[in-house]
Amino acid sequence: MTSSSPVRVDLDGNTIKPLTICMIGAGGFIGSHLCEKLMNETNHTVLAVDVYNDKIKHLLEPESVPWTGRIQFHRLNIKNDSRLEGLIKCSDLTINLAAICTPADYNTRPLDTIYSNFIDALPVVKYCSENNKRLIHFSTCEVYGKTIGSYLPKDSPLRQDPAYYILKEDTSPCIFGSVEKQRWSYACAKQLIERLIYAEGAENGLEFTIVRPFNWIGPRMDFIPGIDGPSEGVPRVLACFSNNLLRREPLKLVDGGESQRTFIYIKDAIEAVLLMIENPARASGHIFNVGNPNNEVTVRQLAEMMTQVYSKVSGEDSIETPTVDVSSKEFYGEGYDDSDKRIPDMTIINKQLGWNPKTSLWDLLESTLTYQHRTYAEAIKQAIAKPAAN
Ligand SMILES: NC(=O)c1ccc[n+]([C@@H]2O[C@H](COP(=O)([O-])OP(=O)(O)OC[C@H]3O[C@@H](n4cnc5c(N)ncnc54)[C@H](O)[C@@H]3O)[C@@H](O)[C@H]2O)c1
Ligand SMILES: O=c1ccn([C@@H]2O[C@H](COP(=O)(O)OP(=O)(O)O[C@H]3OC[C@](O)(CO)[C@H]3O)[C@@H](O)[C@H]2O)c(=O)[nH]1
Repeated sequence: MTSSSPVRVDLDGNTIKPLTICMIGAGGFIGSHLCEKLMNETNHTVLAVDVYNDKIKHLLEPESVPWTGRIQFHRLNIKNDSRLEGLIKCSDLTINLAAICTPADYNTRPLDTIYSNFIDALPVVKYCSENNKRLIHFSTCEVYGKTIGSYLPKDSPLRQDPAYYILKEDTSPCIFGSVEKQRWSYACAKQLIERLIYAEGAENGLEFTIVRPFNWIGPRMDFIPGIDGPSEGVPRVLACFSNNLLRREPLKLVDGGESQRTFIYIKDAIEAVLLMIENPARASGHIFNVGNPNNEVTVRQLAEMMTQVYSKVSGEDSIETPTVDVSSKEFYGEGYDDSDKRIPDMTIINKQLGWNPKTSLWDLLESTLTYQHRTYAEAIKQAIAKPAAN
């Protein structure tokens, strides 16, 4: 579809008017996929705000693309730029994705993490509320923290009862570790901004939607250390394991790789966000889990599956010792802690938006690792060969 695309209708059959969307953090992983979707399939205009634009360059550069004029990049840091209010004022909707959201930062840069996820988001909420603009704010599944079940004895049969581990937006408690466990600086900051947004809705009528993503993964997630990011950087698990596979190194399993996650393909998740954008009457005032409850694995199982899939897409045999155990202190430093298990309850998003994820873990890893191999394998070979040549 292009700018001459057919009229779009919402879930209730009403015509959707083209919107101007101020998307903060548009240059990141989720932002880049959302921009792509909005350009390819809708007539909405995006004011893309970020400090970087590498991941959306393909949408900005060509002069002849059908969406020319519907996406503008504004390079600004929302910490200290007076242009932000003007951009929010001239938009119908603001989507805030900007954040420090990499676990390696939560316990090593807790101040930056808290500022980024709470303080820097405050003006965005304030400008939306004061100017009667709709806000879609990206929170996280980490606000649930640990499951109730994790506090039961290891052999308790109650651990098998979904009531003790399924995460529900309106009933599950938020269970964080002690303050010394600075891992929770991120979750705590995200929880407080959720509460502030909710209170702005209750007291001042702010029209809001809060999204809690459950491990969205796919192409363009984070960076490959030493190739398009710092050599010593620690990205999220998909990029860590991709980097190990590309370099033919063992995948590092933190604390035995026993934690469990549900992974969702970015393209499935973006469908849910588009439904929120285009169905304000159904999405406003709600907090939505967005994840795939059918794609649960332990991190060890994820490592095994990624090893098999990478072997298939690269045509290379896997190495003799595909995984190695590391302690969380060694890998992330003092103050790391972990969420034990994350399965989203889907009742609210099913009821309000009729949305369900589609892609299996194997399929999403196959398309993502095909992308990683095509994008990075040659650069890694050259980077590895260089020191030997010198
Ligand atoms: N990817 C996931 O699975 C996931 C899970 C839970 C929550 N989230 C939330 O979704 C949002 C987006 O996540 P992502 O995975 O795309 O992360 P990302 O790091 O790829 O994207 C965040 C973007 O925000 C930008 N940004 C940060 N601070 C900024 C500032 N002060 N001014 C301007 N731009 C700034 C960054 O440059 C980056 O491009 C975050 O709020 C994150 O907490 C994501
Ligand atoms: O090399 C590695 C890297 C990580 N692990 C372990 O994998 C689990 C998942 O890690 P990761 O994807 O990096 O992050 P989390 O799921 O813990 O947290 C994210 O979830 C959502 C979000 O809010 C934003 O993306 C973020 O906080 C974990 O158990 C690591 O210890 C590994 O074993 N080896």
